[in-house]
Amino acid sequence: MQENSLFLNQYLIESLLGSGGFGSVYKATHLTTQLSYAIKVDKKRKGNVKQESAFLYELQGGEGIVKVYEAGETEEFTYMIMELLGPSLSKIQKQQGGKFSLDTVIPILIQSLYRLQYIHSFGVVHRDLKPQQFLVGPNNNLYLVDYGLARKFIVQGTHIPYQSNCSRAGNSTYASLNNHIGIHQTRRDDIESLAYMAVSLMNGRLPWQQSSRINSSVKWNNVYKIKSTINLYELCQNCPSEFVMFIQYARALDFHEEPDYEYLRRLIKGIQPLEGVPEPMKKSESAAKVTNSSETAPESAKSPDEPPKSKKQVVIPKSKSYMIRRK
Ligand SMILES: Nc1ncnc2c1ncn2[C@@H]1O[C@H](COP(=O)(O)OP(=O)(O)OP(=O)(O)O)[C@@H](O)[C@H]1O
Repeated sequence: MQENSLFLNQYLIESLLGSGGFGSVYKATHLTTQLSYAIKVDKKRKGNVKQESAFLYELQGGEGIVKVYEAGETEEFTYMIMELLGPSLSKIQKQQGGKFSLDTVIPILIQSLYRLQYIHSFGVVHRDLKPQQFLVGPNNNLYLVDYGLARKFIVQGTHIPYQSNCSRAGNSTYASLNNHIGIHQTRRDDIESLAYMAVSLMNGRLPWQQSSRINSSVKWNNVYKIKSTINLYELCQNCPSEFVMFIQYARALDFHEEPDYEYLRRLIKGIQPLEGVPEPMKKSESAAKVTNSSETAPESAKSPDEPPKSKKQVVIPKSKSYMIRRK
């Protein structure tokens, strides 16, 4: 769509907010009300935006779920008119020199776990988590967007059966190991992707990150080689040891298993400040401030303070030198 063109005779297209594999998102103003909106269009009419709006209609009303006002089709596009949100974590991260402090990452992870718990409670897995999909919205809340690759893992009340030989979906950088090897994605894969996101928010990048934008099979294979063999302490350098536990926990989840979101939130909340982060730098990140609120959690999230299932408990060797903490 062209800037300054009219969409549906009602919305003035102002600028492109972002585009990706499934569509383009524009900032637009409604001519009568002068209110701003985000409009996602799927030019090729592959049906992704239509499917995404169906997922979003189901998820409406949840904290951190973008409001959808209208979805439909024109001769050229399938479209969805949404609430206009702020910048993505990846954009803020770039603006701030490429890395977030622990003070910023902790509330991001806690809120992200609530988002995943919420969408999973509707039987939906996102399957394409990355910092670009988390947008800052009203009250500094984190919104999880882009359900173009989302799928149901509960169908007619039953968890889908284990399935291998599936095509890989999402992005190779944050993909779970099981996604790499073609196992159908379920809740555990979103959790593993979030764990890799935690490391990349802290360190600015992941060791297997490739500059090529092409999502080729060679790229997926190269990423897998590193991801599946790297020592987790090496991967989580400069991060708290809890990040290692987070990844280990995610990788140990079973195909059908419901993640213990509350255990993960407690793990993250329990992180002590890392040594050597200057206070002024932390304060300068206020633009990326995401509230660490005990926002409304779904009932199922409010589980008692039970320990994680014992088989999942991970013992981290205490001698690792980079587990630096403020005394
Ligand atoms: N409601 C919104 N308000 C403001 N910006 C938005 C909104 N929705 C999406 N965007 C912006 O547009 C970008 C692309 O949106 P989205 O991820 O939904 O499209 P996509 O084509 O599926 O992208 P990709 O293929 O990269 O995942 C987002 O990263 C974000 O910057």
